[in-house]
Amino acid sequence: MANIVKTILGRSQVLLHNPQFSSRYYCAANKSYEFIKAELTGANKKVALITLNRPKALNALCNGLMSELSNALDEIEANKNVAVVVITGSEKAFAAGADIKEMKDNTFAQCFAGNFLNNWNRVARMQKPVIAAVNGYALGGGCELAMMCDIIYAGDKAKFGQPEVTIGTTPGAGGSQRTPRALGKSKAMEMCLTGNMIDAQEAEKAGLVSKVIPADKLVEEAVKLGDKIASHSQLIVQMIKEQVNTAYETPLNEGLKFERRGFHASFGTKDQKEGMNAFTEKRAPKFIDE
Ligand SMILES: CCC/C=C/C(=O)SCCNC(=O)CCNC(=O)[C@H](O)C(C)(C)COP(=O)([O-])OP(=O)([O-])OC[C@H]1O[C@@H](n2cnc3c(N)ncnc32)[C@H](O)[C@@H]1OP(=O)([O-])[O-]
Repeated sequence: MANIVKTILGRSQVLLHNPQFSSRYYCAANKSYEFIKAELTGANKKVALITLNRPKALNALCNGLMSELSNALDEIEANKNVAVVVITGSEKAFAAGADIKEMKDNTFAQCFAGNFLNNWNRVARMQKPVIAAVNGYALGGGCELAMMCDIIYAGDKAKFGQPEVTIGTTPGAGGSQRTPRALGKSKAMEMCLTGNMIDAQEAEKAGLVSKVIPADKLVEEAVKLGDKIASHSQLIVQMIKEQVNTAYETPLNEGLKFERRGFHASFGTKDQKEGMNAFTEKRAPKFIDE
């Protein structure tokens, strides 16, 4: 009989672990996770930690893994008890890219008709904040997946790269678009045109990652960051995430207008009243995400 070992996603969505299947994780919807692990963690169990779990292939992002990740994120998005997501891999690899062995014989017609990569941007579409905790290799699709997240923390041995050019293809999940925004044109061009990797320290200096942390403390620190974000009003947090993302999509004056409207709208929330009253009453706020 399956034992409940970790609670994820609250109420009806309880993550079960069946000892008969050592690396398989189950949730109540009977979805089996073969390529990822998911658990609720953090001080108040408001942080969903997703671990990419294909160690023999350095977490190469096969279709099965990406589809499990997308399903798990759908559940997390719908669960009011979860405030923040942390995505991590192993100490050796966050993810060494899309699965080359799986896709190598694809034809253009198959890619086009099957809308290959259609579900890859689920991470970028999350309303809840997503933190990437990157140890080891984040290459190709792995680097792209990290860049879809809102904040990247890197272990001190992490390496980032877009090596698609070395295997006769191009970035396909944002590598050529997000690296220039994150690193500037020259460094992005160098990475994408040579396939050379940059290390964690260089990535931090260039602004791709916000903090470099000793590898064995990385996930703990990312979860602490998640806890800090989860301590605020989730309604307001998600509005701010939308505002910051708007900076990438619009000219400055449009972005500023969007931000101003968000600020105005915050005065229609109970959490704004609570936050400002708590400040004047010199007490900690109790947010209700409304
Ligand atoms: C999505 C949009 C577009 C994106 C495109 C891409 O991402 S293109 C991809 C861009 N990424 C790249 O081009 C990076 C490709 N990877 C590498 O260059 C090297 O693996 C390494 C430098 C990361 C580590 O070297 P190392 O000597 O420490 O380790 P090792 O090499 O011995 O690997 C261990 C096992 O993992 C396997 N495996 C690893 N990666 C993949 C993969 N992507 N796929 C499948 N399998 C992969 C590897 O075959 C081996 O399995 P085996 O043979 O034992 O059954």
